[in-house]
Amino acid sequence: MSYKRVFTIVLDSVGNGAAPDADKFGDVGADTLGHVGSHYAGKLALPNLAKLGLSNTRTTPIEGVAVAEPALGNFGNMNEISAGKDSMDGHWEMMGLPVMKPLSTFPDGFPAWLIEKLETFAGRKVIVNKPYSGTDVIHDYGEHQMATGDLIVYTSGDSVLQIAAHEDVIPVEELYRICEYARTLVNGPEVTIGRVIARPYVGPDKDHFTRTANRRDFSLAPIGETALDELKAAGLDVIAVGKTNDIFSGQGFTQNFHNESNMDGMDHVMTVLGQDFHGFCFTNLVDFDAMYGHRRNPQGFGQALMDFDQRLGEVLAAMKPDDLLLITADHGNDPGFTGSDHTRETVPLLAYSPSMKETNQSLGTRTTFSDLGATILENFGLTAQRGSSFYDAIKN
Ligand SMILES: O=P(O)(O)O[C@H]1O[C@H](CO)[C@@H](O)[C@H]1O
Ligand SMILES: [Mn+2]
Ligand SMILES: [Mn+2]
Repeated sequence: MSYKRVFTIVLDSVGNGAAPDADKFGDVGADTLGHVGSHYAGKLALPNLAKLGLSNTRTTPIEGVAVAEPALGNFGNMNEISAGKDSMDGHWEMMGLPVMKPLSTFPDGFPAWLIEKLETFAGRKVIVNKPYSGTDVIHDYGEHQMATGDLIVYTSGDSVLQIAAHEDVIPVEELYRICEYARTLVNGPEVTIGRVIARPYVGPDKDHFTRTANRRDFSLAPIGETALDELKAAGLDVIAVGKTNDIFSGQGFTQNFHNESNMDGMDHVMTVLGQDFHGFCFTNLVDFDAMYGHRRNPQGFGQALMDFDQRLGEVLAAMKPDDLLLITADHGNDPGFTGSDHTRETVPLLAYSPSMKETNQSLGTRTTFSDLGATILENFGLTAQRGSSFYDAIKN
């Protein structure tokens, strides 16, 4: 019998060691989970992830996370074939749509024509216009923005155009309108940017600015059909929790929950678990990435994993026999690595259901994230355009 409800939780940026092609990205030696384990001061306790086999996925276990003997579910890894190592590439590839052509990046800032158009539309001057850390940029330019109303535009190693705006100076709705306009300028063919991201923040001065949960991602619309579209067309429920909805421009979803934080996201997962539905719930928990990975903060990263693990215990207890849970990540963001960008990593894959026939099996290292979507489609009797399903190994 197939699973009635499939839950995928993407732990944003929780990589499991340098990918085979990490050299092409300057990421040899990156290992998000390994370095969180070795840099965390104190004891990293992840009992639920451990039970599912998190350390079983590795040749060297994560410090503090015992190898489960036996694991409650099935475990493995996945490699990415997309050209980039951003959230969009990762999630799209999971849903059968890898991004094979690199999207535009701007190590020297955005071109003058784009900036001019933005300034004209917004009636505001653009400042910064270069790669920057999002927390540093508001620290360094936020007070200037408060005094002038200028737009803080910045980027990173990813294909992103980010606009930071103090909520009292540029109201969130205005910021969203500017981002929507920016989106129309970067849909290709000349310039194709993965995401325009609104980055609102609040606070009285540079030492007290904090970014708010009003962040919004305006993604490129999927350039083809995804597994989500197929599921929806088949009449199934397709539920987004967190930024998955933004990442697919809402395409393929039938219901959507916006997350304020990882814990809020887990509240939503529990709400969805309490709903009677038939289909797929696709959750992203972004705090690991935004608050700790890019900030190179292994302590915070470890704490966030522990907080997640605790809530995972509630999920496991609430799951029904015909529920399937798949836990994975979309890329790495090693807090023990140089720089402040994502890292090209293999990602962990944990599959669990209370009714799984075979447990403690290795699912191996999948050659594309699309194997995840292929598995979900096969579960619902649908055919994948891409990826090889591991449904046979995990069916109930
Ligand atoms: O430094 P902040 O603003 O968190 O931005 C980071 O967040 C973006 C999306 O994950 C990345 O491309 C990186 O630029
Ligand atoms: Mn991500
Ligand atoms: Mn990120």
